[in-house]
Amino acid sequence: MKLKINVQALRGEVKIAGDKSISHRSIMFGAIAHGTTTVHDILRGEDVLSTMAAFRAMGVEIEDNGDIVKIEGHGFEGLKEPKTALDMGNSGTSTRLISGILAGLPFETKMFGDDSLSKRPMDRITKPLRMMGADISGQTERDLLPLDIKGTKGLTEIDYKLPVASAQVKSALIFAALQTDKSAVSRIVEKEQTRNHTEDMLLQFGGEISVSGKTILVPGGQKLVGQEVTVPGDISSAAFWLVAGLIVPNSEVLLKNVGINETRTGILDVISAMGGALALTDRDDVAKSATMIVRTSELHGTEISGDLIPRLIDELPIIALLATQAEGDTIIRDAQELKVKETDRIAVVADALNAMGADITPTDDGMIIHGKTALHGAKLNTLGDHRIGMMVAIAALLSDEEVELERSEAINTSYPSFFKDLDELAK
Ligand SMILES: O=C(O)C1=C[C@@H](OP(=O)(O)O)[C@@H](O)[C@H](O)C1
Ligand SMILES: C=C(OP(=O)(O)O)C(=O)O
Repeated sequence: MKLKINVQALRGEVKIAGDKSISHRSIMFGAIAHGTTTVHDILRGEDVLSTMAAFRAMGVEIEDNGDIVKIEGHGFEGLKEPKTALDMGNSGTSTRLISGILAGLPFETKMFGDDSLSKRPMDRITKPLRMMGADISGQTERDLLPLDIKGTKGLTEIDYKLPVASAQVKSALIFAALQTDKSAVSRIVEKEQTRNHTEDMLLQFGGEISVSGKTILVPGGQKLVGQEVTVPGDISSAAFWLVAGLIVPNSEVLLKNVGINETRTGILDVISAMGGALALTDRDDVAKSATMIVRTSELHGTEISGDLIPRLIDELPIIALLATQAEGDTIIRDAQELKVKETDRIAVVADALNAMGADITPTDDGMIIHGKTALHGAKLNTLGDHRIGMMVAIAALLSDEEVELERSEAINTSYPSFFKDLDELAK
């Protein structure tokens, strides 16, 4: 498609759609709990639809009336062997978290995904899940999809230090640990603290978990009870408007219902370090959401590294664009995990923005962005990566030449109403 270019200003407000990570987990917890779970404001992006389809294939009743999603859970023991292989689409979160659930179920399940997901390493979950007793086989030494998981009722507890900072691995192990014996306690130690939605939701569903720094203890034999869940807006989606509002001239954008869980708000720290005009109002510490207002700003470069990285990992593509519009260098380090997302987001971000006139040097664990550069037209491809697509669409707003984006439908993975929201803001 041809993208919107040469935009004079972004003005108005957007109600941010539901958080993808929390939406996935609301379905998963609803399915393994006992009783009815009601979910408000769920994200109906393709990744979350993959999670819903997987549980329906395992016999879970999930009703979506377009407003509320209702899940009838009958505990882990209520899940049935799917008749066909599960299609996980593009979703790493669905694949890895559901593997942790399947590890403790006494049947065999096959999982496959699209081209992008089929290149992403699953050994980070298969290794520890095998240590707990699951019988799993995948392709090549990295255990790529398709995966074949033979679960067992006899999962044993694990004492495991994560070799990567990953909420998906942590969550898979928490789901498996819940299914071990009542007297067992699993100990999971994070490399860096990552998003804690699984821990929060486990407590909300009446479960037990203790977290002290990077150490997590999970007792086995837990019985969860269905709940009412309201999903806050996704800060990873809001990030595109935060950046757009800062870099498009004459802009003022108000974002409602943005999730502010502190394990996710690294982008706010970066905007503040770069000198961006951003204000938070209507902070609701129970719903963990707030309203955000951004205005066009003069920005300067910064350094992004260490324990900040997991708090903004999915925002790094759009932060790279932000940095192209800041004076001086922005250095991103310790972000090698970007290489195993929907694309190699170090190489693909640098290639796409450089093709539009940016000056970015990719490195082994991040990139150096030399600002400030004007952006011009180009012909680009999402390569199936939704966040690359949205980053290019925001970059195009600054170009006065045509920008063409192939495979733009990838954006439906996490943000189906992205172009509608853009049309409403662009002046
Ligand atoms: O747990 C989650 O919901 C997610 C964890 C992160 O992945 P990793 O666990 O691979 O870092 C993130 O990139 C992904 O978009 C969602
Ligand atoms: C990496 C992402 O998602 P997933 O790992 O679930 O595919 C993402 O949404 O940027």
